[in-house]
This record gives sequence, C-alpha cells and structure tokens, in this order.
Amino acid sequence: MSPTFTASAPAKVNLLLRCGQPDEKGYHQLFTVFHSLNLRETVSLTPREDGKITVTNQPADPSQSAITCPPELDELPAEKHLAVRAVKLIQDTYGIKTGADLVVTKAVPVAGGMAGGSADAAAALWAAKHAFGLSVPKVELLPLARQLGADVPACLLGEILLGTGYGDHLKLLGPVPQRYWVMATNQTGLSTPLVFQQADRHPEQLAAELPTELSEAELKLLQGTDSSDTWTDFLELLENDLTLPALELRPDLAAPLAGVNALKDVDQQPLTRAILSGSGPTLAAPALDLPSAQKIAQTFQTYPGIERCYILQGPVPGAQLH
Ligand SMILES: C[C@](O)(CO)[C@H](O)COP(=O)(O)OP(=O)(O)OC[C@H]1O[C@@H](n2ccc(N)nc2=O)[C@H](O)[C@@H]1O
Ligand SMILES: Nc1ncnc2c1ncn2[C@@H]1O[C@H](COP(=O)(O)OP(=O)(O)OP(=O)(O)O)[C@@H](O)[C@H]1O
Repeated sequence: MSPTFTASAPAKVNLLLRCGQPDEKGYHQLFTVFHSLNLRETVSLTPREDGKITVTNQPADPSQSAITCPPELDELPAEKHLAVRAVKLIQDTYGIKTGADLVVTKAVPVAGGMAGGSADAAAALWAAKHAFGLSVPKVELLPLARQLGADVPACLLGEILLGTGYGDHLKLLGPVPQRYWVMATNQTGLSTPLVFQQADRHPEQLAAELPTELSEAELKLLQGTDSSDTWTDFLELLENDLTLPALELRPDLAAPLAGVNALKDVDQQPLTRAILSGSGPTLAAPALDLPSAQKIAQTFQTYPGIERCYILQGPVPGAQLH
C-alpha cells in the first residue's frame, strides 16, 4: 500500500489592503499585508498508479460541518477543486505520471475571505512535492502557486508578508509579536470577483498608484511589542479598500463593524478596529489580550448573520508536512 503524505497550510487575514485600478484582465494591483492565522487546512495525499486525481472533503470539526464543508464544495467538479488543480499542476510541470487520492480536511469557512481554498491549494502543492519525491525548495513552487490563485503564494509561505502585484509577489516582514485576531464568520458567503467588480464601479476610490514598500513608521508599528501605549497607533494601520464595495453588496455587515468599533478600553481608547477580512464577508478585529478578544467576540455575536467567532493567533508557519 502507498504511504499517505499529509500537509497543512494556514488561513489569512489582510491587515492592510489597498486596491489599485484593474488591468486588461480585470485583475487589480494590490498593496497588502498578509497575516497568517492558526486555523489550518489539511490535505492528505495517497499516491495511485493510474495517474488519476480524486478528492474527498471532510469538515475538521464535524459539529461545524454546515460552516466549513457546505454541499456546494462536494458539488464542485473535481477539476475545479483547488487541491486537485494544485496536484495536476505539479504533475504537468514535473512530468509526474503518478496520481493521487486526496482527503481535504476543511477548517476554514468557504468563501469567507480567509483564503480557505487557497490554503488547500498550498497544502496540496506541499503534500505532492513530498509524495512525488521532488527536491524543489518552497520558493520554486511560488510561480505554480501564483497560477492557482492570488492568495495561494501567501498560504504557502505563511508568517507575515507584504504582497504587491496581484498580491502574489511577497516579501517577509517578520519577526512580529504574536497577536490575537477575532474572526467573525458569516452565515452567507460573498464572492471575491463580485466584490472587485463592485469596487470598479467607483474607480475614483481606487488608488491611481500604490506604494511598493511599507514606511519605516508602519514597519515599526507592525514589528514593535504591543502595549496599551502603542495599541491605538497599531490599530490605525488597519484598513481595507474592499470594505466599501463589500458593504454595498452586504449592508448587513455595517452594524457589526460599527458595534465592535465602538468598544472602548478602561482608558476610553478604542479596544480594537474591526475590518473586512480580504473580500469578506468575514470580519476581523485584533486584540491586545485574551479578555479583550473574548469581549470582541461576544459583541460580534450579538449581531444577526454572524455565524461563529474564532479567536485565533498568528503569525504561523506556511505549508508544513505532518
Ligand atoms: C481579496 C484577496 O483575498 C486579498 O488577499 C485576494 O485578492 C483574492 O485572492 P484569490 O481569491 O486567491 O483570487 P483569485 O482566485 O486569483 O481571483 C478571484 C477573483 O478575484 C479578483 N482579483 C483577485 C486578485 C487581484 N489582485 N485582483 C482581482 O481583481 C478577480 O476578479 C478574480 O477573478
Ligand atoms: N478547495 C476549495 N475550498 C473552497 N472553495 C473552493 C475550493 N476549490 C475551489 N473552490 C471555489 O472557490 C470559491 C471560494 O472559495 P474560498 O473558500 O477559497 O473563498 P475565500 O475564502 O473567500 O477566498 P479568498 O480569501 O482567497 O478570496 C468557492 O466558492 C468554490 O467555488
């Protein structure tokens, strides 16, 4: 019997997302900071002789199956599944004749703006590299990751990264302190292409030009130790240009954003800043400590439509073999 190779890759939140104008392909230039989170997708790969690739999805937590493994994922044709596409790309690139039976254990909500599908692709690339005995370093897989989706390179590398180009050209920004992030998922998903299309209706609000580097001051805030003195400045770093278009499509997200943004600490300073995660509808808010994270989660959960709050931490490593 063939041995099974298991790899995992993390979800992400975009701590900063500035969106530029679309190009002729309709893709947008981005200036973004990816922050990986300790919620991981897992892909197990068992080689098969006949070259075929099959996939089975299963929820990481069966009691949450409605959120993490909706029926539409099983209805997705196998050739469109990002883990299958990743293994196919490895076969085609390296002339591999071996196939694979994949079991994808989903922990990250689908279509939530946390790059769940991209994490599957990254984990599948890493599992396939090991299963097929390829001695290529991670950086050599980045061009393949880019072909699979704009978020896939960030899931492959994990940690904290500056993303430019389509968000798929990356530079490591660490080390940074471990931070808590409260991620409030939604009962209804939101399509990434639709959010970008909505953004195109207001071209005047998209940056004409984007920076290529973070400023010294921004980097210092990201990398510095958090304290109640620096927290408000750190919060001011957080922004997401996709918020407005996402709110136009999903006005229900405005109330939980405003509710959490109104929370204050004992000194009457903002407790956090709630932002849209990627293209949404998941909302994200960092916390200075666990009690603050719990308070933020409780507040999010008072709003209809919020499905579940995850209290996560990061940054974490990218794709790993188990
Ligand atoms: C919103 C983010 O999650 C932020 O990290 C990403 O930009 C989206 O990454 P992703 O879902 O991996 O994106 P892809 O699968 O490559 O593309 C999905 C759709 O998003 C839009 N898209 C994506 C990336 C980008 N730089 N510009 C875009 O306009 C395109 O309409 C594309 O058809
Ligand atoms: N392995 C996969 N897991 C989830 N969705 C997948 C997968 N493969 C393909 N898809 C398709 O991609 C769509 C978006 O899925 P995903 O969960 O990655 O969204 P997302 O978290 O919003 O992504 P991102 O943050 O990268 O924009 C799904 O609706 C589904 O049709």
